[in-house]
Amino acid sequence: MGTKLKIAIVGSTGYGGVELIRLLASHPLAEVTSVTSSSSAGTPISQGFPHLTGIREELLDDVTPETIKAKADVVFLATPAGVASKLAPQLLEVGLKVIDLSGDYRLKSPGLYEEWYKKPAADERYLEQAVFGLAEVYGDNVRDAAFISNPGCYPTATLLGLVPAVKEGWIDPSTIIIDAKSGVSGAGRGVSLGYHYSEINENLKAYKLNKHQHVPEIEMVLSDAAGKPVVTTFSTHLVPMTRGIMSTMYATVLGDRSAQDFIELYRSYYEGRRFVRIRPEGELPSTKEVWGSNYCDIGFAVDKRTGRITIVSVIDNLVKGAAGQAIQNLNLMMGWDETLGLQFVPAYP
Ligand SMILES: NC(=O)C1=CN([C@@H]2O[C@H](COP(=O)(O)OP(=O)(O)OC[C@H]3O[C@@H](n4cnc5c(N)ncnc54)[C@H](OP(=O)(O)O)[C@@H]3O)[C@@H](O)[C@H]2O)C=CC1
Ligand SMILES: CC(=O)N[C@@H](CCC(=O)OP(=O)(O)O)C(=O)O
Repeated sequence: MGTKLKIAIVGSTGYGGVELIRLLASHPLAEVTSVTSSSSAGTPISQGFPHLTGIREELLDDVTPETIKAKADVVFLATPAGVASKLAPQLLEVGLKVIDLSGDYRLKSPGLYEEWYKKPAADERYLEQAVFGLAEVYGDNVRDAAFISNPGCYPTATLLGLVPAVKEGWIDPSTIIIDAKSGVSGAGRGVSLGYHYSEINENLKAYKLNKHQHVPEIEMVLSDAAGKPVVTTFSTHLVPMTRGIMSTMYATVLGDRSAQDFIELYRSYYEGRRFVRIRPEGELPSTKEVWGSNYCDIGFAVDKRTGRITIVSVIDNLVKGAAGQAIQNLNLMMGWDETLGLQFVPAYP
């Protein structure tokens, strides 16, 4: 116990934070030593989360940099947009390493953040320091970083499904359309009318069309992969399930390429990366096949008639889309095997 890396979680009473608690409970080299709350410090975490009874009974700490520094080496921020922009610099200044799960440090342009998030951007000096941790694409940058910005849930599923084809010039980036669907836990634990059971159950809703805050994040990485500016159509939908994201992506294929060609390209791009599984020809993944796990599963269908490819990519939004990828980034940051503490099988059915 004593030699493990000490971890603090800010936002531990939210869905991302409590998922970090669940996953870190079985990490061989890291342990959670402080769970904090800005609204209920001094009460036991198991009070709000009875599933933690007998596992984590300690009282929630205040969100104070000095208190956190006294107990931990690394801090995960699982807080709403607009919190890390102020808090992360204070935590870095006291010598903590920081992994931020929010969108506050993903976009390097403050103007772009303010346009899409409608909030004041973080200080540019810290924006420059934060490494964008899309682990299978930018993992080399994460090694030895002190400050990581974890990607969004939708961008993770979407970009893992698009980057190899865009990078190789096998699809025309100007034709990409992304049709994405998420379970309700993607919206966090806070309650509002739009997430009420009777509004969600037996319903399928499109939302934030052409306004979603993940549009510039997706375009940032696609532009990097294409080597030129890329703009995309990205449509999001709420599905009556708790966990899971499916991104279905359409694009025009450049050259004469079959689904099998794409499968081989992706298997080669992700070679050695345990958390991306490329499905064999004719097999498309579903969200239940990655539920509760850190996997991203990807399948392909090429339509010779239209010249278009359909790419289907699925993740669990709380694991690969949030807490799992954040721990994968912790592993990379520490120079450990990226799979440590994440080697569990999806819960099925
Ligand atoms: N849910 C998901 O699938 C994903 C979420 N994310 C991102 O991760 C972050 C957390 O999301 P999620 O867990 O769903 O959100 P939740 O709303 O479930 O939880 C957020 C937590 O942040 C804490 N908080 C709120 N304000 C402050 C503050 N001023 N200072 C410190 N803590 C504060 C609250 O706890 P308390 O009141 O106890 O302090 C709250 O429980 C968000 O930025 C989200 O966009 C990213 C990928 C996927
Ligand atoms: C279902 C649902 O509402 N999902 C949220 C995902 C929010 C999120 O994860 O936001 P950041 O990655 O920007 O922090 C949404 O669409 O806004």
